[in-house]
Amino acid sequence: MYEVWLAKAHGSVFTVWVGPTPVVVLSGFQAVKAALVSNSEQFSGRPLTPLFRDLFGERGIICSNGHMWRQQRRFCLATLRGLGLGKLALDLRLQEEAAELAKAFSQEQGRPFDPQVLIVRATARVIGALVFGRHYPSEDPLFQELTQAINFGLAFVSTIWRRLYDIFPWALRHLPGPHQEIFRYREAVRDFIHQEISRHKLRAPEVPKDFISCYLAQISKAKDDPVSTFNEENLTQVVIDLFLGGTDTTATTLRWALLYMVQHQAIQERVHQELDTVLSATQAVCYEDREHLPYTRAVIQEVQRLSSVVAVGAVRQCVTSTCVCGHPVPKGTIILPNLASVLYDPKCWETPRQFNPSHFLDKDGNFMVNEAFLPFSAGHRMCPGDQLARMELFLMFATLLRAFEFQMPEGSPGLSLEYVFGGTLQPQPQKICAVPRSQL
Ligand code: HEM
Repeated sequence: MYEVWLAKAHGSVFTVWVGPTPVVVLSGFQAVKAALVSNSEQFSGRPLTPLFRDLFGERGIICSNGHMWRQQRRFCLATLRGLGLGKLALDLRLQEEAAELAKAFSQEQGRPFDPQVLIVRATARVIGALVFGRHYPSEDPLFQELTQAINFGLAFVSTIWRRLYDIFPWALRHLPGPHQEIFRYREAVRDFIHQEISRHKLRAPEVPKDFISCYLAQISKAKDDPVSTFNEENLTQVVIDLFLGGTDTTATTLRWALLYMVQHQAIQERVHQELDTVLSATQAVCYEDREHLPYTRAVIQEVQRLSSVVAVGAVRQCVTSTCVCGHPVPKGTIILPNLASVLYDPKCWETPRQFNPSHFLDKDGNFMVNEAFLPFSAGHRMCPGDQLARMELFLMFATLLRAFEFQMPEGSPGLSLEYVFGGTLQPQPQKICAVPRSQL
């Protein structure tokens, strides 16, 4: 809310000083679009704080720049597409994950429970299957350690220790404290990924069918290219980036979706009606079904808009001097394109602070695109996992809503829709009931 007040007082482009560093904040759809869409290349840099530099170097995708970033990102996008984004094979795999999640919910037998752990494990399994090419059971201790490390890392970002590290890196590097835990977790994650890489190398050559095997094939293909950035160090970091970018974001969105359904029973009922009318009773939901489910689709997008799980979004850096909305921005300037300010922009949404699926429906009830729907950001750095996230959210949400009615536990004082900041904007830990619809 503080940034909304600043935007009202100072306009859609203003500077905030973070210690000695100026950060240019862009607020509202027009300013963010002018930078990220109309000047995409100029605003494609990623500034690195001392913590991220020490943790990840300048490898992978999230924390790299220039040639390295371009090459890793392009390869990642092409490989995710090749592995089936939008295609039947991935659709089937995600349907299986959605069915497993629904089965875990049904074991609660309608009793109050907090779905957080089950949902995070499901989204981690999706990334695990794409990257490692195998289905890790949720109880696998190594896989559990991996998800725990990711969660710890994301939660650490919002602690005072992260800030202290970025201000006094030279001291904190040598002092004991909770910040040392994140480096221990990083080593555990790297060991886990190295084991997977070794396992892949031992396998007989075959058509690459997961991210690691595609990447290893690319390392061999590019071995004589002097400017190749394909190596095992980068592979390890890209895998970490996929888990960091793709687990918690999707899981948190799905948790908000269930809470909003509990809160808005009439909307939940309309989703149930649409699913019951359009889908046949025995068939699993597939991604193509979304074309015939405009209301369900609008509800999911509204969940993404209102929950705005990445909050203000990720910082960028200007790679060449440029202008935004008439303001000169010198090369090297740090930019914060405030994504929440776009998702709540009163000029773009009828009821910006209310849950209202009509934001994505025309007067005849058809699904409608809104340009200001930017939860995945925009431009050259836009989230490369957006397509996967859309598939996961649709298949998991529709599968769960088909099977359950989500309700508040009896005697509960009410839902809390206040968020807690743990890397993403997360719901408060709380219990809900998933009552099997067949028993209603
Ligand atoms: C609801 C789910 C998701 C949301 C809301 C989301 C949102 C975002 C946002 C806002 C960014 C920052 C872009 C910028 O710099 O402006 C980002 C980057 C990124 N996301 Fe996602 N994301 C989601 C799911 C995923 C998934 C499933 C994956 C992996 C398959 C993924 C991988 C990444 C990566 C690697 C980056 C860094 C891109 C770069 O720096 O070039 N994300 N995401």
